[in-house]
Amino acid sequence: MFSSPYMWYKEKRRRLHLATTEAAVCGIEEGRSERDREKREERMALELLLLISTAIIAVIIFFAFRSNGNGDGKAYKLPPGKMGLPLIGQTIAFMQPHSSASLGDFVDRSMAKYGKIFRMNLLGKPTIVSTDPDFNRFILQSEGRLFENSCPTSIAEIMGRWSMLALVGDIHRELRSIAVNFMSNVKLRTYFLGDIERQAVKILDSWTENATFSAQEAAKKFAFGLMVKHLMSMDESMPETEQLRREYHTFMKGMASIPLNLPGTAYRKALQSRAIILKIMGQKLDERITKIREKCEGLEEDDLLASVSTHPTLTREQILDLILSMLFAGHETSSGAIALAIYFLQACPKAVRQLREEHAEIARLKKERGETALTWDDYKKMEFTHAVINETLRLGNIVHFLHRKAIKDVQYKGYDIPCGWEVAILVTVTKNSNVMSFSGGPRLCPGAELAKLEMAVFLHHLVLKYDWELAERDFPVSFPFLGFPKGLPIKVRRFGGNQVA
Ligand code: HEM
Repeated sequence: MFSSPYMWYKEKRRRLHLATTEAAVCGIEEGRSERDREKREERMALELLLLISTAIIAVIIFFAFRSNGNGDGKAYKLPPGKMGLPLIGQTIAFMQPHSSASLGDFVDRSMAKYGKIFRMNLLGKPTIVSTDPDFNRFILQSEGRLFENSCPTSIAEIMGRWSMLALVGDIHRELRSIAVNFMSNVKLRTYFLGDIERQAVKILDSWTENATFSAQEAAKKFAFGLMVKHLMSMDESMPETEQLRREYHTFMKGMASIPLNLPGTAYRKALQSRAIILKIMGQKLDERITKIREKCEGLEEDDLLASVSTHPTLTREQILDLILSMLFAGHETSSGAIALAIYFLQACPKAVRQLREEHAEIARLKKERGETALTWDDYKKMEFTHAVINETLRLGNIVHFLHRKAIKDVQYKGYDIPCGWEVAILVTVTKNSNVMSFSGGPRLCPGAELAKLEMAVFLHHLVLKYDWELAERDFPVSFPFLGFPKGLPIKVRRFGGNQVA
């Protein structure tokens, strides 16, 4: 058949080539139709997805429209504004961090467009934003009658469902009376004052001259130390105090994050930290209960945990949530206020001089009387200091806004606030900010006097011991909590080598 082995080899290669080519062509054809099918399926899936998403969006818009207050047949005259995207609305724009001395771009723009009262969608809920001081006061005074406290679900989840900051009604009143009693004027004089001074001196004496350090951290350490001491008799010598501080730090990061309970998120970590914090507090509570049962001597009767551990109606869960909310409320705010005072004063040498004169005079008179520790009378004499504190609170805007909810249809200045709508009160805007920095009405901050006492005593020792300056430019920022992006780095110089303890 073949004239030579070479011809046989050539023919075999030709056939092989043909076969491969045919197979390849068929393969391509098959592959092509396979891909076409896949593409068709992809297209169908995409169309289906589009259809479902459109349906979902339509449902959301429908419900959002209904919840605008028009769905129940009533014709409300709502304040002007836009509801924005479904679910998130304008939350991101509203929550943008901004200088604490301002209201933020979003609110400024909305006010310019709509006036002092406008509507928006905040955290997925129809919300009236009030930047009207009279309306703000009216809302706060009407707590329980027309409006009531409304805590975002994510904050309530992290702070605990029994947190005072989230509660309303009888249980809130009961817990609040415990807080008010814990920080009564008598307790401030007899119990807090001495300790505040000891802790302030300790922190200030630890400052190293010419070194750069975070004034915000120092203020936090001071306020945290004070709170854990008075809430649970914990101090720095105890290993669990450091653990509590670490966990609290993670807890706070989660409070300020997007509330996504997914692995690795700051929110999930905060919930885990909350569990550890409650465990530590729970152990402290058990210690109190055992001591009370065994009628031990030396029971720290004045710490809050001991005084509530025998409460006839409070559950364990309620006690622990109370202690956690007190730690949060009493530590973040007053440390922010002290950091703000340090910040504002460094820019105003005249005020520092006047402060120093006031405190040097108090210290001189004490020396003459042979006294060392500050007394309540000394505190009352700090007139200029009180003006500095009030101005710091007015300018600093520690708490930017408060959440409330209308529990009845309310009319105000020709507008309707439908029952069930949220209200965001911007406490930052007010005619007399000193009152509004601590809120107003039945939920007025029960720690206001304690915070002022902490600030006054800290300032007394600060101005007598140090001059200070910013080591780097920094400024106070709002949202979600007040803070200095760089931690307020300062450098200190011992004032005239003079130490007044
Ligand atoms: C400069 C420091 C402080 C500022 C600016 C401040 C401000 C506020 C504000 C605006 C509220 C919200 C009230 C409302 O919802 O209407 C509040 C509540 C509260 N604050 Fe303060 N606070 C400060 C210090 C403290 C301190 C030192 C404590 C001590 C533990 C404390 C304990 C509380 C508690 C327990 C509540 C909840 C009151 C309630 O729900 O009835 N605060 N504070």
